[in-house]
Amino acid sequence: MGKVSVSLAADHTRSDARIDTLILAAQRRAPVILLAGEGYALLPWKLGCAYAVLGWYWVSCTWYEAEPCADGVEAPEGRSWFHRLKIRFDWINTQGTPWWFTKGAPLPVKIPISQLILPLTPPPDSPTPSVETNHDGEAVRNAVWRRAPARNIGPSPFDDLYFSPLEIHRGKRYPGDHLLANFHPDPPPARPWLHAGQRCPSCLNYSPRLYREGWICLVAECIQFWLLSTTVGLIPISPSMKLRYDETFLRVIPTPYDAASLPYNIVPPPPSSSPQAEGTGEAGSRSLWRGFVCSCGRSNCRYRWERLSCRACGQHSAAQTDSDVVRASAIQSDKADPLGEADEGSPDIPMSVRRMLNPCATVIAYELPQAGTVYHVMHDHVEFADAIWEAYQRAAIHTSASTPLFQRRALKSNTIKGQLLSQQFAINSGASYKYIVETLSYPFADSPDCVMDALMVIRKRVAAVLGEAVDFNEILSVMYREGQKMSWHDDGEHGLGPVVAALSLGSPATMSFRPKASIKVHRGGGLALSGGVNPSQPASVLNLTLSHGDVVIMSGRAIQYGYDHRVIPSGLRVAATARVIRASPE
Ligand SMILES: O=C(O)CCC(=O)C(=O)O
Ligand SMILES: [Fe+2]
Repeated sequence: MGKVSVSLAADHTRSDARIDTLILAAQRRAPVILLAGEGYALLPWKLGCAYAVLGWYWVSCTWYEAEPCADGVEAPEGRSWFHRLKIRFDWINTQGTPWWFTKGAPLPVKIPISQLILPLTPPPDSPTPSVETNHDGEAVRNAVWRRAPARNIGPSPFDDLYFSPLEIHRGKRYPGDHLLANFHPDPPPARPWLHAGQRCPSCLNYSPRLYREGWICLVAECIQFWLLSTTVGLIPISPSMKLRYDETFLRVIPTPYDAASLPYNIVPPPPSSSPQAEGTGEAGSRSLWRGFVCSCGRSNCRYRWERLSCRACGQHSAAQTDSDVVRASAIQSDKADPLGEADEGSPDIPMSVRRMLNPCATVIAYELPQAGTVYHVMHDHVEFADAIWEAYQRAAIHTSASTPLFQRRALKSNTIKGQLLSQQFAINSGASYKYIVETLSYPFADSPDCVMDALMVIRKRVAAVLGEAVDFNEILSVMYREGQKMSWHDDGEHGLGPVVAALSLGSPATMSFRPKASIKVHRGGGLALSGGVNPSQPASVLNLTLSHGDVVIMSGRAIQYGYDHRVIPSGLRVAATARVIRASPE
């Protein structure tokens, strides 16, 4: 019921996976998660970020309305309007009071507070819905398909009629409401607007009463579709007419049993005031980067590494302490056999192996066709890395309260409304690296020692492997917590030098390379983030397992133009990536 600001270019039909999923969710009473985007008209306060997760809802009603075709848009044959699917979502009562509900805030509709949360007694054999947390539209649709049909839909045509008016017109006739009790030993919750509905004198189908202005036939094939039934007869609904939902339609209805058992709770537990208790000593934990609702009532992203901080009211929790530092001895150290990776191989990528003596390391060189060479340096001994690893964590913990070092930064390439943060916590040092995230840059002299130590290691290894010194003037330090990753991207940037090199610390990670879908002429403009689920994207051609202390060197500017890379860590991890960036004349 938020503002509709986009007009249709075609009918909403079930051939669209998103529409089909929502109708399936209605028929199967699959719980769905709703997000509120920045600028959502009905939120009582400004969100301040791209979106917030509102909670679990069930689809209590779907119907179609007529939307006039906008100027210049090709209309369907024989009519001048499109069919727009409308959906009513109801809060699932088992979640208690919605976290976003602010006492005293004006509600868009007049609902007595006593009705907001209705008691619910689940039946003894509550089914467990299987809904997957997958962003892929098809996968979500399949998950909803696999869900057993809602139990109390049964053989009655009632729910067909109620859920999707467009689909009921198949020559069937439906019994009146008074017969429903016989069909439902366990009847669905009362939907008052349904009882205020009526049968259409033209098509004989029943449509619920949605609008105060009058009853409307919602059967799209009917000649009376979307005409307002008034005491003076049927009148067209002009685009400028503001229809208001009927009070009965806005009444809260209890959650049916089928929708009430949720796959998992999505509302994070309230943050603890003690960070140690919060993370139970696991500095890498997923719980340490999820959003939270401050005691002031506002939702927040976790943007700082070391503490919770509310952007609305300024309150923050105590910072982590040295006891939260994960020692090098505690990280997974069962290093893979350096040559195992090469043996398993990437059949299309020629590679060669050599030993380095000072320090002792195995170096595998992979030739990316027409692009350059990726060197994977695996040290025999990694004590040098242990100190840098622990120092990074201490630097992140003992940061300034006002300008925290390691933060999740605003993504530049974000195309959605509102601010979206990168997953990882990062700082940039030296020349500014503006490609991936808006990272403010610290001069080398003001950067923590760990950053300069990492840079020194990288410079030495690059000189040893390539036989020439590279004068890196920029280093991006990225800290990953459990579940964070860096999706497909390239490092291409105005003035980028041919060599990019990174030191890995902490948990192992998989770094993959894949050719770009089409090798484009590099415009040097905004970042071409090519991540996401796209079956037309080529598969990765090279996968490296980066362990604690490993160094990766990408040598050849064309690697950034011809290939994307991605890094998926297995847990708490730090990566320091050094580049040469010359000022561009922009
Ligand atoms: O995490 C890593 O090892 C590399 C990160 C990366 O690709 C980047 O900073 O551009
Ligand atoms: Fe990168």
